[in-house]
Amino acid sequence: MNWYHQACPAPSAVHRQLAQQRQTELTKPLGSLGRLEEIAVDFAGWQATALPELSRIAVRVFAADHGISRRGVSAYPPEVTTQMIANFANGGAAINVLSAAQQADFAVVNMGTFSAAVASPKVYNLQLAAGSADLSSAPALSPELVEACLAAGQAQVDGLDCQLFVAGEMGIGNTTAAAAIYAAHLGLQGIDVTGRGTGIDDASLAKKIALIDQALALHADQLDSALGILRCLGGLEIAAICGAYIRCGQRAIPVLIDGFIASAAALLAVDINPSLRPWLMASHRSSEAAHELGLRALQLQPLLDLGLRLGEGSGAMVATPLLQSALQLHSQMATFAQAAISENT
Ligand SMILES: Cc1cc2ncn([C@H]3O[C@H](COP(=O)(O)O)[C@@H](O)[C@H]3O)c2cc1C
Ligand SMILES: O=C(O)c1cccnc1
Repeated sequence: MNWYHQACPAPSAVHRQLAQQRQTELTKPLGSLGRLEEIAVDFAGWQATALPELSRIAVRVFAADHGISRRGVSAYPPEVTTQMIANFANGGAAINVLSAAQQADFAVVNMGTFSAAVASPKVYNLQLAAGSADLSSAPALSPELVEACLAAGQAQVDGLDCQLFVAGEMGIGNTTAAAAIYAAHLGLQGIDVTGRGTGIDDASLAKKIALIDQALALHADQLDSALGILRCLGGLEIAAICGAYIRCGQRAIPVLIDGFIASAAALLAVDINPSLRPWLMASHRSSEAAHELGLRALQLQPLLDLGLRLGEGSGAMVATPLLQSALQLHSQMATFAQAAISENT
């Protein structure tokens, strides 16, 4: 048995029950805090305590280049992947701002880019390959590379001390890989899953759809397993996120899934290891239309719908203050007994 098949523990049913009971005792009409009540109960189960708290958040942005990015499927050139790694190292990206605001443990994991590595204490330069292969003409990754990427995600999570994990991604062309994964996993075609990513025009969109259909046809006999899909259609950062998510479940660390690409990794991670599912939450609904199909397959209800289409873990980090509000309400509100207020009759 591979490490990633080992079962994740179940969240504590006893502590979920205790938190549910406390929610009925707080000075508010029953159910009036809606999803915030459910979040508190979920964290109670995850942390195995009736009064959970959230202060230690870890963010890992997994970056990689994609062979398919040379085919004109993005509004930006592939060099932007490495340029953005430098921006992450210098603190200038959206995810830097949001991570700093939450005092999150932030780092970038360079899984493999076309250009030379950016040296920085904030960047782990793994460079397992010079990007992935063009998935429309060859398998994106070798079987050995898939294993190495899954293990790299695992190793990142093994080094963490946190109460919540956020994976971000950076890789020009990775909405093409992610869309192909949705199609293969859900049994759909290019037209059903393809969006404009960084903002491509109609001609590039048509080309992106055609290349995805070409990839689905080329690899058809390899797409009946999550590992086959990851190898043929994935990317180095997508495979690493997949491994990181599975390790989070195994270590009882809840995961806040970011947008469209991170959800592609989550779809495959749950397929590989179904016991991961209770450890997952989704931050937001991306403006990539097919994201909704992935969220539905994962049976996840996103917290926010703000028209976000950035990635990097940014949507997840916008949602974390909401989680903290839910937990503060849960632990700090007075009960009916404490406040001497009459209960529901
Ligand atoms: C400056 C810049 C910063 C980004 N940060 C995240 N992405 C996002 O856009 C890319 C995917 O879109 P596509 O498939 O169309 O290339 C990924 O890198 C994703 O993280 C960015 C893209 C750009 C250009
Ligand atoms: O939803 C996302 O995660 C997304 C969408 C477009 C480009 N990059 C990321």
